[in-house]
Amino acid sequence: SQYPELKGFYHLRETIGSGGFAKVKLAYHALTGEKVAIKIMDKRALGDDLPRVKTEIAAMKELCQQHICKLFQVLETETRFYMVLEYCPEGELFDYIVSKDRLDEAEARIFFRQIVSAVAFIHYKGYAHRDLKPENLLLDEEQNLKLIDFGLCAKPKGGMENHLFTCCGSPAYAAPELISGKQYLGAEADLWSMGVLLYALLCGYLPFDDEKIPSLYRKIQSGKYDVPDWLSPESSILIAQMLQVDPKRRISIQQLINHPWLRKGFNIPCEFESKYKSTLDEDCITELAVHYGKTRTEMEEDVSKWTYDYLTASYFLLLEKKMKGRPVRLLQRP
Ligand SMILES: COc1cccc(Nc2ncc(-c3ccc(C(=O)NCC(=O)Nc4ccccc4)cc3)c(OCC3CCNCC3)n2)c1
Repeated sequence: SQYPELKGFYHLRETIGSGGFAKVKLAYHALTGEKVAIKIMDKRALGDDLPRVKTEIAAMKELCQQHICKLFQVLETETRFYMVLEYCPEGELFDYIVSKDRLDEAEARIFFRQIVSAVAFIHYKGYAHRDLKPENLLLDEEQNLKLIDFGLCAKPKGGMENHLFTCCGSPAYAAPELISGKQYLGAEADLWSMGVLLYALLCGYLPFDDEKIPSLYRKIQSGKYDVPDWLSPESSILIAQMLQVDPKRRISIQQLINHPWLRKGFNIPCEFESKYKSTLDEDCITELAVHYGKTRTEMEEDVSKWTYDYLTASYFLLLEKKMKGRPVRLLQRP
């Protein structure tokens, strides 16, 4: 087969996405039968962008949070990287907004709280995403949002080289300071992109749009956008606080978490701590120990190494099965 390293471990199905140097295929994890997304990257096509994959993998191992798409396994061969990732069965938020034309405030608030939770967690861990847009927000089977970074754009938070031109995707969500080539802080640029996202959720179209890139840039740098009459005063105020051209006047993530618009109907700030437990799940360990003919203690030691090999993937996917109320069973038993 074309991907011999996956044989026996994953059953590959159709391609569900392809970007510059990455192709994503739907697959089944053989031992649990759970669906996964496998991102396949060709080392030659990556060229000197290879270090970005290492950064991405290191970031994903740290970014275990309920609204960030999970990494289960990493495989490296001479010519390829494979990342086995959480599959989101309901697809992109982008398609959901298009299907509904636009969302009402209550539904937009539920989604936006989940976006803020994911971004606050990434910033708390010292990263910035830098490519926040509805195509990078996927829906799981409970209509919860999972943030992904399809284009390898996430970077440590400090000022970074302006890579937008190498990064894929339209600049419609990019902050003014980012597109004017100035030094900028990734975290501040993320807040602007979230403002564009919230506008897209509530309006069903973009605040700054134009077929020609130069006039799109002028609109973004003007910071002027249309406020449709269906937007409530509170929504327009929050959007205005995020779409501040001057990054120093822009709302911060700490202020956003506690913002009255986000608290409406919830009365609690956005929680962004990870809901993943640090202790190992006994049922999953037992099932794995039986399968591999090891004692529970041996299996706990092996899983605790978090080598992101097939065992790590099998543990995480068994845990997913349990969290979804499915039997904690591996499909093949000795
Ligand atoms: C219903 O049919 C459908 C229809 C469409 C999709 C699905 N499902 C479905 N599930 C899972 C994926 C996926 C997950 C993670 C990554 C990734 O690259 N992670 C790396 C990552 O997230 N780093 C990172 C995150 C946060 C901070 C720092 C680093 C890549 C792809 C997917 O892809 C399809 C593409 C298509 C083009 N637009 C983007 C999604 N699609 C299902």
